[in-house]
Amino acid sequence: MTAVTKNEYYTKTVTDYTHEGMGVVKVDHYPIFVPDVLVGEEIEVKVIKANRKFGFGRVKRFIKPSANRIDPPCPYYYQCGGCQIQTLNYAEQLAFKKGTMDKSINRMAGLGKDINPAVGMDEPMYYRNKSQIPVKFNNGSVEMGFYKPRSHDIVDIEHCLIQKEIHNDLMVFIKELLNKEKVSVYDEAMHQGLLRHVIIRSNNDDSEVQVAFVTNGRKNVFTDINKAIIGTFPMVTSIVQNINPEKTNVIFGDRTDVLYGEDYITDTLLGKKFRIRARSFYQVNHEQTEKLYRKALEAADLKGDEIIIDTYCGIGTIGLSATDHAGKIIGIEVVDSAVEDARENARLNGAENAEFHLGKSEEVMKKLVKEGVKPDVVFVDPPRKGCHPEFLEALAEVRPEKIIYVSCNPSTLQRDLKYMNEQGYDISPVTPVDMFPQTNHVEGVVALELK
Ligand SMILES: C[S@@+](CC[C@H](N)C(=O)[O-])C[C@H]1O[C@@H](n2cnc3c(N)ncnc32)[C@H](O)[C@@H]1O
Repeated sequence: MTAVTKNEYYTKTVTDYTHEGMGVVKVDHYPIFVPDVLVGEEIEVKVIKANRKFGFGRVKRFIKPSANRIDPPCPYYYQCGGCQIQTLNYAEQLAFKKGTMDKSINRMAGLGKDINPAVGMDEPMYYRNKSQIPVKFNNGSVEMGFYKPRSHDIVDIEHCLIQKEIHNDLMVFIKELLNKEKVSVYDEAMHQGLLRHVIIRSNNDDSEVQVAFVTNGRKNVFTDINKAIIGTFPMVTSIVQNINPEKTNVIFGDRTDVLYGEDYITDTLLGKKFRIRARSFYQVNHEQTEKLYRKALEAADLKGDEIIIDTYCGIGTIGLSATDHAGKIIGIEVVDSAVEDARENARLNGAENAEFHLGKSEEVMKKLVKEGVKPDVVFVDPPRKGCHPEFLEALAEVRPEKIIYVSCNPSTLQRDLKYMNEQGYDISPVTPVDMFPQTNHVEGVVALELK
């Protein structure tokens, strides 16, 4: 292999994307990863780091730019770590997401399956219904924004193109108030100071908005701030203070106090109502969640009497969307507040055929199998690390006719699909659904059927 070294220049054509959305150029077989370049572009690249098996480069000159290249619409794009692929037009972003899924399913797992085109948004901006905004004190004032790539330094932001407009308005308003009230801000290095994060979450039509202050301690300094928020934003129906005194990257602590209104907001998905509390997971893109769930329900093709297990169920959204077409729904979720929400959501939607179990999927599933529960269909929607091996073993033992797997990480998806394929399941073509436009995150849904 050619010895590539730091500070060398090469002229090359970009042949592929990495999972992170960087372009790949090759010097002989040695890959160099370059951010913000598109497949097909001829570039001059400077090597900035050369490891033994791969390197990193920076583009110095575009010799032949791609027709799919656009100027990033966000002025913070090159500083902020929130978005990674804004230089790709939307058609190219969707092609990148389909390609990433294809590489996982076919190149890594060797499953030899078609990948459907990625389902995109009509307008791929202003979609995030949840903003987790870190707060820092810098140069004499409070900064709020998002982290720089691979760092806990903040880019102070006035307007984010992927969070909903109401979140931008509230973010700027709250920052002004924090400065005016001289609120003590958390210093990560010293593990001192009060306010760590501001979390804003809204329902689809912005008729209910929740503001959560995450603090390093129980002191409530928000009375005047809350009055100002409610006076200007009547759609804020819930303000809570979550206490997280731990030295950790995990945002929420265990305790949440209500400062104003309810401790939840409600939203509607596919005609069902859902109550959501601060610590409960809820999909961040409403339009795409409805498309994703429709695909999942279509793939399940329910007849009306099936026993369904909805694992990693959050507040019960997938299972409860299926209740009108199923005999029984059994949900499993590890976060206590989400299970409480799920039970309340079953009641809100008159779903008497739904029950929810608090616990780890891998443990509850084994217990249910032991008790003789025999599901016809299992919905699986794990976090990025994918399914626990013991959960998959229990699934293979109970052998449901169908498994519908919703995934936010193609690399763990391919691992789990490969295992279930070996256990006797046929894998259908995967459909990527673009839940996170402008970012390198890839979500998908796939059906597994007993051979
Ligand atoms: C990607 S979310 C999906 C939630 C839900 N299906 C939805 O569409 O909103 C994954 C969920 O799995 C839960 N979770 C994480 N690890 C778990 C485990 N070992 N057992 C059960 N639930 C788990 C998380 O709390 C989260 O609610």
